[in-house]
Amino acid sequence: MGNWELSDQVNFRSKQLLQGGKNIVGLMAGLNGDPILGIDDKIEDLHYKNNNNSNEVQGLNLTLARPKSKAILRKGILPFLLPNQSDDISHLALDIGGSLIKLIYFSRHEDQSVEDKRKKTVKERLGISNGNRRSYPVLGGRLHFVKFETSKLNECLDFISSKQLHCGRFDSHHWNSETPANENAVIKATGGGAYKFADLFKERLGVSIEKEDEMDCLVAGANFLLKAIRHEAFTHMEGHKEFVQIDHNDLYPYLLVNIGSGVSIIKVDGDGKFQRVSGTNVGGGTYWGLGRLLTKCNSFDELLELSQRGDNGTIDMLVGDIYGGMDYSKIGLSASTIASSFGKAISDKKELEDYRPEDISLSLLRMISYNIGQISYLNALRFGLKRIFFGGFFIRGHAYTMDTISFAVQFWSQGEAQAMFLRHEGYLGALGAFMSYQKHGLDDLMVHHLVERFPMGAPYTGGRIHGPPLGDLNEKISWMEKFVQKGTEITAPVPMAPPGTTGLGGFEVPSSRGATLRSDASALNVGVLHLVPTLEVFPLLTNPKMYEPNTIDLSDHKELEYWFTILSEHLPDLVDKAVASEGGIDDAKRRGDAFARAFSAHLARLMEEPAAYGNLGSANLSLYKKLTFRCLCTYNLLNRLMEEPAAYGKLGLANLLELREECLREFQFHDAYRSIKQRENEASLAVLPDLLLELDHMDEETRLLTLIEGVLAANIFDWGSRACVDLYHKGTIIEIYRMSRNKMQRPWRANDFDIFKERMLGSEGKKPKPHKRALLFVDNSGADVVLGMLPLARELLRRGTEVVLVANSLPALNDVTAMELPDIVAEAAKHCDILRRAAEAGGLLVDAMTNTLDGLKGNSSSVPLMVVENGCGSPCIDLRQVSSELAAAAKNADLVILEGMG
Ligand SMILES: Nc1ncnc2c1ncn2[C@@H]1O[C@H](COP(=O)(O)OP(=O)(O)O)[C@@H](O)[C@H]1O
Ligand SMILES: CC(C)(COP(=O)(O)O)[C@@H](O)C(=O)NCCC(=O)O
Ligand SMILES: [Mn+2]
Repeated sequence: MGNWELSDQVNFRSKQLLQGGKNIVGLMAGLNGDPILGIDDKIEDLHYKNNNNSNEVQGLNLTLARPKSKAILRKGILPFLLPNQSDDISHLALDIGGSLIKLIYFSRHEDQSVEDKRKKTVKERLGISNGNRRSYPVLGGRLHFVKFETSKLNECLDFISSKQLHCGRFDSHHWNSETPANENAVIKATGGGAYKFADLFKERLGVSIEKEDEMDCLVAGANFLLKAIRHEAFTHMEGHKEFVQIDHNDLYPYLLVNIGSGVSIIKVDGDGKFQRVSGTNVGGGTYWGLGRLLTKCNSFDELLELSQRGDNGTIDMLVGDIYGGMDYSKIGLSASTIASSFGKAISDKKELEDYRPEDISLSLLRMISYNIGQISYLNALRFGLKRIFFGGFFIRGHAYTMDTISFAVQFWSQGEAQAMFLRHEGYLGALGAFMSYQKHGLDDLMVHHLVERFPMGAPYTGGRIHGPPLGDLNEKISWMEKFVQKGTEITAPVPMAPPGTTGLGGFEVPSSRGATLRSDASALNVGVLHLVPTLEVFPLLTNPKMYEPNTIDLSDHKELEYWFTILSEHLPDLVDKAVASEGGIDDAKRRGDAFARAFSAHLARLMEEPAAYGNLGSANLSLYKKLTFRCLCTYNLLNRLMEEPAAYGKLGLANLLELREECLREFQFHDAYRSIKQRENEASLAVLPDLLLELDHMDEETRLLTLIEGVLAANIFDWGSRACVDLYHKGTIIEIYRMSRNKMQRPWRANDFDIFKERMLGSEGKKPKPHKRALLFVDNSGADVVLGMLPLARELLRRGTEVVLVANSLPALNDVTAMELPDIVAEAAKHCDILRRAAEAGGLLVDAMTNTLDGLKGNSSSVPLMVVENGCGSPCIDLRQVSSELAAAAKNADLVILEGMG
């Protein structure tokens, strides 16, 4: 037990920091960024030292439940981690516009990767220079996107304050949450409000606003998004959304049209190279302001919702109204084209009350969207630009708005120019402000460093803030419980009906199949962005640009139906397993319930509008076998989906499966299949010696074929697979395995065994050189890895090939993880000299085998067997985003064996 007293020189930046009181769970860092106390440190006692004549606290006494020698206390200003923060939140930037405040903040995960001795040895063997995080300019963590109405600035300030977002900081060189904030803390902000509200920020939060130019920020944000986020941009024509893959080398020049309160039109020629070429005062503020006056609506969303039931023909003067129902075809105008917005109101003897608010809203929306589209086109024409990207929250992911703008651009340019929209539409300025903290940090990030995730609340709120921020797990669960009713609301379909065009120059009114607008459609297009600077593109991909991890397109309704049914049906079973994995206690049941609600909400939301989740690619065939689950029906939802046109873009199963794993993790189910995996590993390890004996009695050629058949056979041991579960009732693992192996007779669908055999064994008496290094991607636990892949690894090792076993970083279904694998190998090595020597040479046995290894140390002539993590936490691997360890290991590999993992 140690007892320290901090120096009197310790300062506290904000009185709010003290509110943590005894509940403070950790002090993160000292002056030099050295950790002082971790969140795991138990505070036995704490009290503040006050200056007699002021309330200002000057120091504190701490008693910690750990030895003094472990900690160094330094003088410094200590950023606190309050109990309601689950993360160490490090930074924040704002865009305070005429209508909305956009806030982006970064939270850093505690680094959970355990650098044990084993992992270090493997890294050394692979020649990875201590994969040091500090060599990356940006720390891993998450970017969150939040918005508030500017008129409710106080809510925003409360949010910042409750999450203590203004405490972490960048220093001049590093993005470093461990650097203490100083008394002159600054927040980067852009937009007019950065000027208007600077004093208020100083007063309320004690921070200064560092102003960043709005246009600079818009451009920086747009460039970043277009380069770093996969499928950021999409087209939207006649109700059909399609993601566009932007070629980074062919991005400039383009026209950026930001539709906020007003509209800025910017020609972008490169990073930081741009010119604001035009603008218009008829923008989002105009629609919302004028719309409110004319319809008495209380919110923007209400106004937009009204438009969906509107018929603008009652107010707008159409060409047909002027031409007696006829087209004016000579100049290309159909009778239904709007000749004059609101034009009918001049001749009618009607007052405002005589018009339906629905019609007024639609008329206004069309007038403004069309006008902006037209001005944008004219500017594109002026500078010969073909691509126009639209941003700003006026768009709000609203199908009809986008269709109208697209139509205008298409119509006036006669198809020459194209309107594109951005998923993070409203956050361009805020992102730019965020990036301005450090010019060589965020903007160096590339697509493969970013992983997009949709947190549990997304289907309900679309990422909007309702009430105080959710802090701990318990709050999350309560929130799920509270919102369970809301869950039914989200199944209401979003009106996405394509407006039919009527020949030249006009639309019909949007058909109104749904009456309500989802709480916030646009925000759901924005997940939380995980920054993972250690991820890399797998270096052996021949053509990363062409690589597509998903193999089946779910826009095929049959596929879609199949997968949604499977996932919904499996949910109760998964919850049972998850709860059991945590000992079945009440707390686990409650979490299980909340997980089920959250994931069902995601499923329901996805079925409504798959494209809401951005690009979800397509599904994966190998998962058919993986997910043959029990029945429970969600046909009502499916039926609705079947009714909707395939206008929602693509939907991918791999991403959906990952979302499910993430959702489990969110409710702290870190490994639902833990005990199942253990049981199967043990059962398989028990029969491994028999199998190895059998193999060793075969001649080389038979053995090689048997090994490959064995890999195929063992891959059926796949949890969740109905067939697999049934099999378990029919015999022991080794019996099932042998039986399955016998069924794996050639010819196979892909049947290149002879080529492989020749490469391995040679022909006409010539012995080929063994492979230098083989990467073996392993799948599942139990028989799959132990009876399938390990014997194959052993065969390669026997031939003098280095073997790297590649496994998942995080648990997903019953997939073995890189953390679990060394123990399995160690156990297997007890029965096999080849594996033992190789595992020892590879540094895998450092602590697992110390007893059995006595006397066997130091056989340096063995080729090593190693384990690396793949960087993935999903049942399907995406080779565009793998761990840096795997990327390093791949560089010397001349054989890659992929088994399972999609
Ligand atoms: N919830 C909302 N409240 C107010 N306006 C909204 C909302 N959602 C979308 N909008 C539209 O977005 C516009 C603001 O867009 P934004 O890009 O944030 O501009 P600004 O920077 O001027 O605030 C509003 O004028 C309105 O047309
Ligand atoms: C003044 C502004 C840059 C402010 O940005 P906003 O808050 O609208 O996002 C913008 O409203 C604008 O470009 N207005 C159009 C002014 C014009 O060029 O006519
Ligand atoms: Mn703005």
